[in-house]
This record gives sequence, structure tokens and C-alpha cells, in this order.
Amino acid sequence: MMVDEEVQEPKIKTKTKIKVRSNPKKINRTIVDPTGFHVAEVHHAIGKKGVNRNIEAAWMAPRDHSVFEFRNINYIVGEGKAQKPILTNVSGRVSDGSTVAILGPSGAGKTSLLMALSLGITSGKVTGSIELNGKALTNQSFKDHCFLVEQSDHHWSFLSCLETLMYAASLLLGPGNHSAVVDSIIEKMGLQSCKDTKVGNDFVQGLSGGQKRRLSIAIALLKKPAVIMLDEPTSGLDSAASVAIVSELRKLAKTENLIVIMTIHQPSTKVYNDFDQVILMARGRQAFIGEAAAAHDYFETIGHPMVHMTNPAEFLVDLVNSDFTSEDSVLSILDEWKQHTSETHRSKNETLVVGSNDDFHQLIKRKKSFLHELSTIFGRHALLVARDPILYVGRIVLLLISNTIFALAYWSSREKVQAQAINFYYANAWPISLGSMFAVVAVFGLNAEFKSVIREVKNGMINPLTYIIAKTVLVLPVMLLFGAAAISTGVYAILGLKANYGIYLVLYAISMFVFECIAEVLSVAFINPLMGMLCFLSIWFTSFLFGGTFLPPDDLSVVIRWLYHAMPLSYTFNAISYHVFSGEDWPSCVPDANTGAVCVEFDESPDEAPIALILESLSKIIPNVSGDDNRVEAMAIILGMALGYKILYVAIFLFKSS
Ligand SMILES: Nc1ncnc2c1ncn2[C@@H]1O[C@H](COP(=O)(O)OP(=O)(O)OP(=O)(O)O)[C@@H](O)[C@H]1O
Repeated sequence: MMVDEEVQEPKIKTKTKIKVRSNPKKINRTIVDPTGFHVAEVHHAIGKKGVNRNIEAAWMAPRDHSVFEFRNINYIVGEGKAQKPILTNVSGRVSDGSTVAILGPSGAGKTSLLMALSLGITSGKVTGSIELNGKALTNQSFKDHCFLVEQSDHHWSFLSCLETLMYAASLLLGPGNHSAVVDSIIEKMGLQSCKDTKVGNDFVQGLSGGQKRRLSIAIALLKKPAVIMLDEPTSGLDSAASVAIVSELRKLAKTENLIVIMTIHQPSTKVYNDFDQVILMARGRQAFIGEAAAAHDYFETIGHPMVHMTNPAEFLVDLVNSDFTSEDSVLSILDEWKQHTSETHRSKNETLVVGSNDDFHQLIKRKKSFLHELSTIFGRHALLVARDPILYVGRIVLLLISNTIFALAYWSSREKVQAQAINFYYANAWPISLGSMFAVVAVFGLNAEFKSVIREVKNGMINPLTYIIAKTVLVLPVMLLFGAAAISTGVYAILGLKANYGIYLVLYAISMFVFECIAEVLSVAFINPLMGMLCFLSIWFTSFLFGGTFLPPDDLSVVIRWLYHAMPLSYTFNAISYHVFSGEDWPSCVPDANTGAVCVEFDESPDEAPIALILESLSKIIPNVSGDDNRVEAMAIILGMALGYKILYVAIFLFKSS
């Protein structure tokens, strides 16, 4: 978020002192982290010997006191005359133990405010200041001490509820057995009945919408952050579940010293009564912030007494909703609040007291290592690779079936007679063409995966580079499996190919890998996976068409001739043609117009036609075929292209995840 202090207006003058309270009996040595948390390095709950061992003990203890403050938050979208204010001068202050509801009619700016407070706004201009314990909130301090539960739940579809939480615990709390912590969260969130159910997605049945919401909150609670922000945590829940979740969050806020801030649409009276504070929004401005119980008195003093026996949340929201209240009345309520705050803030001179014993996060920081994170992500994704039928397993099965059918279609090319040379070439070219095209599903699958990964990066669960490394290491052997599925039964078992299997496998795997890398780029480049899939198919078809199988590169207009050199299939087709003919003993060439056999310099050829002769002969029909052995060069070029796409992927990934 861009924070531009200069445009803060009006300026609220708060003389805030940060006082750090420490307990010398309990703490031997202390350090201060950049967020202002005064952190105990050795704490009595853990004991000198227990440091770095007993995360669970630290997790069970309440965390430190904290204060979250935001001043003059303004959010503007558009430029020039098209400028539109989304948030105007929103301010507030929340201390630990409080549960805060952001209320307001649809379009009031509730989600925008939550996104601004979580530094999650990616377009437009945000100004103002946001502080946690008196220090400006940064992406890093958000990762360390806050957690955002977004409106849509992005989980790993093929993990069960329990597995999701166990992996999250490992990523958030470091090495160790976290079963006790996870069990207690499962119980608090009422997830016992579905703990072994897979999360599921639009295509695979799994957890209900409400259970997914509770799972998202459970992950947030595992981290035990200073501030939990939740966008519509009760959407998709029935009223009993909504009451249970909000009251559990309130209880946790009180017992664990957390700050809970949530947007909520239409809370019931019971849910409303569980809030300590409410922020009432309308037209991007504040109509009220304060104790939930005090809203009644405030609105009475400005001439809007609450009607007896009404749902207080409904009353407040209707009051600032121009569908139910006149425009003038809504504007006057907003102006009243502006007037009210400038008066109250002028007399403000508060002391902010923050705690001293937040050793829990310091312990985790020391326990978490790159290797632990890498091995956890690796383990989780190995499981997902094996379980997800779309991303990899499905493609392996499809390659096996489709390439067996190709081999049967080119059955006659088993004879290895000159008339079948072209067919033999195609029998080998199609498996690679089809296999590389199948990578289009990776655009879709990885796009969904990116949303889950972004959530984890944002909330400090994983480092994006660790994820990218783990995924790349996992995907490389999968490419070999693709190759084995594509060539083993088809061209080797059925068509009796004799060319070296290992070289073919590596050539195939590298050719698949470059398209996998292209799919990765497109999976993160577009929010909508369909756009990425469309681009992928365009790139793949360009590579296929200009790969030299159909069109001689020299015949292409110079404007597009570079496509032949820039696309990976040109190199693959060229290398494969040499490879598959190099392993065969093809008989002498006999030109025959009826059979389609073509020969070059037949008279000079020996009894056993040399490979160069056959390839030269084929090149008359297939422009990309040549008698030169370019296999190593081709593999190096394709790998270079893959590396280029990988770098682009990492750049987009890091940019978007920051
Ligand atoms: N990037 C943007 N560009 C243009 N308008 C935007 C943008 N973001 C938000 N808005 C507008 O700002 C207003 C507030 O949106 P926001 O989603 O914060 O409202 P909300 O109170 O959460 O609404 P709801 O309860 O319906 O989800 C809406 O009118 C919305 O259309």
C-alpha cells in the first residue's frame, strides 16, 4: 500500500506514548522486534531448558497486549476527472481483547476498509497511517503478527481438513508434533465431524461452505496473531453457526489477547451483542466507531433513537442506507460524526500500554528454517500431485491412452519401409505435440493453486521462493513420467522403435517442461484462468504451426520468421526426427510415386540407406527434418527457453505476492 503522510487530512493530533511493561520476575533477557513487541527471549512458561522445544506451551499461553491504530485512511481509485473516493478519512483504534465489527450497507466500503487495513489494496491510491503497537504496519510485520481471512476460501482441495491444519501448523509453528494444538483448534471450530473430509472444490465434493469458512478461521487461530482480520466470516453459515463462531472469536480475543476485526453484513442481535466495538460505514465514510453498546446512546443524542426491540445492527445499517433513509439524512449523520470526532480527538492524550512477553513468535522465528519449510511444502505437494487427477495423474493416463491410439493409427509404419517413413515421423511427432498441448490444464490448476499460495504468503505461512523451488523439484520427475507414458507403449512397444530410450525420454521430458513453464507464467499472469488458457493455446498452436513440420521457415514472411526460432517445438521436431531414424535399419530407398517414397541421390546410396540420406529425403516433404544430429543443441536451447520462462514466472509471482 502506498502511504502518503502528506495528504492526510484532517490531521488528528493524538499524543500517544508507547509504554512497555515488563515483568522482571518472569523474564531473564528481552529483545524488541521491529513492530514494537517487546519480546522475551527466555520466558518462565517455557523454562530455560525448554527454549526452542516447547512451542505448544508458548502457544497455549495468552499473547501480549497490543494496539492497532489507523488514522485518516483515504482510498481513491481512477485518475483526473474519473477519480472516485472509496474511503474518506477513516480512523480508529482497537486494543487487544476486542472484537470489532465493520458494519454498513452494501457498497459502504467495508471490504475496502478491511483490505486497506491489511495492506491488501493493489490498485488506486491509499493514504493515511496504520500502526501496530505504535509502529507503522509493513508487509513484513503483517506477516509476523497479523492474519487475513478473506471472503473466499482458498484451500488445498485434495487435503482433508485435518491434513490442511497439520501442514498449516508445521508451516506456522515450525518442526514438532502439533497434534495437541491442532486438536484443540478443531474442537474450538467445531470441525470434528469433518476432520477427515477432503476440502473439495467446484468439481469434487468436500467440505460445505460453512466448514471451509471455519477451516480458514482455524488456520488463522493456529498462527495466534496479534490481529485477525476477517472479511464476512459468517457468510455461508447458518445463524446458529454464526453465533457460535463470533462468540468463539470473542472468547479467544479475550482469553488470548487478540484483536479481531471483521466485516459483517447483517448480524443477528445475538451476534451484534458479542461485538465490543462497531465501525459503521456509509459511502466510504465513518458514521460511528465506538463500543457496540454505546451506539444506541450516540444516535439518540443526534436525534435518531433506536426503536425498541429492533435488531441494533439492522437499525444502524438502515440509518445510513439511502434506500431506507433520505440522502440528506445520511449525509447529516456522516457530518455529525466528523464533527464529533474532531471534538473528541482534540482533547485526546492517551497512554498506550503494550505488553512484554511475546516470546511465542520469537520462538517460532528461531525454530522455522528454510529446510523445514521446503520439506513441509514438498511433502504436501507430493501428496497433492498424487491425489489431484487434473494436474498430473490425469495427464499421465491421457498420454498413455492417446499415444497408444496414435501408434495403432500408424500401425503400418512398423514395417520400416520407405513408403512408411513419413508416417513413422508423424507417429513420433504427434505424441510430443499432444503432450505439450495438455499443459493447458496446468494453467487452470496452477491458477487455483496460486490463490492458495498467495494467501499463505500474505499471512506469513510460506516464502514464495520456497514454494517455487519445492514445486520445480517435484515437477521434474513428473515430466519423465509424462515421457514414459507417452512413448513406452506407443512408439516403442507397438511400433517397435529401436532408438535409444533414455535419450528419447529426456528429450520428451525437456520438451514437456518448457510448456509446463509457459503454463506457469500464464497461470499467474491473469486472474482469470480462461485468459491464461486462451493465451497458452495460442502459443502452443503457433509453436506447432511454425515448428517446421508444415511450413518451411524460409517461405515465411520475415515479419514472422522469428517465430520458427523462438518456439520450442521447432527444436523438438528436428531432434526427434534425427533420433527416431537413427535407431533404425531402413532399407535402400526406392522412389515410388504410388507409395509416396521419396529418395535423394538414390543411385549413390549403399544397400543400407544411411540415416542422413533418409532424413534428407524426408526433408523434401517435412521442412524441419535434417540429416544433422542437433539433439544436444536442441535440448540445451529448449532448457534455456524453459529457464527464461521460469525467471519470468518467478518475477510475476514475486511481484504479485508482494
Ligand atoms: N477498485 C475499485 N474501482 C472502482 N470502484 C471500487 C473499487 N473498489 C471498490 N469500489 C467501489 O467502492 C464501493 C465500496 O466497495 P466495498 O466492496 O468496499 O463495499 P462493501 O461495503 O464491502 O460492499 P458489500 O457489502 O456489498 O460487499 C463500492 O461502490 C465499489 O463498487
